[in-house]
Amino acid sequence: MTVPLIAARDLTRRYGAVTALDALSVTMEPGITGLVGANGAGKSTLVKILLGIVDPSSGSAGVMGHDVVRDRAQIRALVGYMPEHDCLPPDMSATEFVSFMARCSGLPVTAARERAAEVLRHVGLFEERYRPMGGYSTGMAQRVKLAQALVHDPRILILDEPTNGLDPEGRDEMLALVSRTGREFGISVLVSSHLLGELERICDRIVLIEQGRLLRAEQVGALTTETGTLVVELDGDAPAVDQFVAQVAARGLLVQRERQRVLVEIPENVDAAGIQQAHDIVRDAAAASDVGLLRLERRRGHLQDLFAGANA
Ligand SMILES: Nc1ncnc2c1ncn2[C@@H]1O[C@H](COP(=O)(O)OP(=O)(O)OP(=O)(O)O)[C@@H](O)[C@H]1O
Repeated sequence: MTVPLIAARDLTRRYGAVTALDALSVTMEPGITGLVGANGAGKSTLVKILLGIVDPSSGSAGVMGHDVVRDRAQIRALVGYMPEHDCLPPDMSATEFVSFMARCSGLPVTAARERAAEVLRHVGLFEERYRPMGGYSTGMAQRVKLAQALVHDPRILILDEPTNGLDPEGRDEMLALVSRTGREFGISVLVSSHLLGELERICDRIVLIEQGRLLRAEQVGALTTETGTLVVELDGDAPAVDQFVAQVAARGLLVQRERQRVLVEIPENVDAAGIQQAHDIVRDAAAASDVGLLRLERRRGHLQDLFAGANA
C-alpha cells in the first residue's frame, strides 16, 4: 500500500469556543493540491497542524507517513513552508536571510550561500537580492518567502495564501512560479487560497473546506463542467483561419475568433449526436480550408462558478 502524501483522520482543533477544524478526514496525493476555503474556513489551522506548530484537539494527521505530533523533526526536514503573513527582517538582505535559513537547516556556510543564490535565482530575484528587504515590494517579499521554503531541498512545499496582497499581474506571476516550482523540482505542493478560480489553473487536485469540514476533494478535471463551446486551435496563416471560420459559419454554426483560437458554439439543447455533429462540422471545415487542426475540445467551465453557492 502506498503512503499518502498527507493524511488527516477525524482532525479537530478547537480554540476555546471556536471549532477551527471539525472532524476533517482527507488524503492528498503527490502533485499540486489546492486547499480552498473562505477566510476562517480552517486552512491555516490545517497547515499549522501539518507542520507541528499547532496540536490537534483530537484526531490524527500524517505527512508522508510521519505523525504530526510524534515525528516533528522528520516532517520539518521533508517540508518547506511559506507562511501567509510578513516574516522578513527588514534590515537583512534576501541573500543574508535565505543563507541563514539554509544554515538553520544544517547546511555548511559555503553550501548555504550557494543554495541561497540558486533558489533566489529560481524565484527571479537577481541584483535586488543584496538590498535590505524592508524596501521590497509585496511581490518581491513573497518570492523571498518562497525561496526560503525551498532552500533545504524539501519533498513537499506548503504555501499559505502565496498570492495575498498581490495585484492581478503579481498573482499570475506567483501562480506560474508555484506551478513551475512543483513541476521543475519534482516536488509536491499544497497551496492554500480563498480564491478557487486562481488555484484551478495550476492544481491537479482541489480540497475544499468550509467551517472546518471537508466539502469536496477531487481532481480539477472532475470538478469542472463542460460548456457548449468547442475550442479549436489551428495551424495556418490568417487568411486560412478566415477561410476555416467562413466554412464553419456556412455549415450553420456560430463561430468567432479569439486571438489564436476559434470558438464554435454547440447549439443549445442538442443530444450527444448533436454534439458529435458539431465536432464533425469543425473537422470538415478544417479539411476544406488550408489549416491543420491542432486541438479540438469542449471548453470547461470554471470551478468558481460551480462552487459559487457553496463557497460564498
Ligand atoms: N490562535 C487562535 N485563537 C483563536 N481562534 C483562532 C486562532 N487561530 C484561528 N482561529 C479561528 O479559527 C478559525 C479558522 O481560522 P484559520 O486561520 O485556520 O482559517 P483560514 O481558512 O486560514 O482563514 P484566513 O485565510 O482568514 O487565515 C477562525 O474562526 C479563526 O478566527
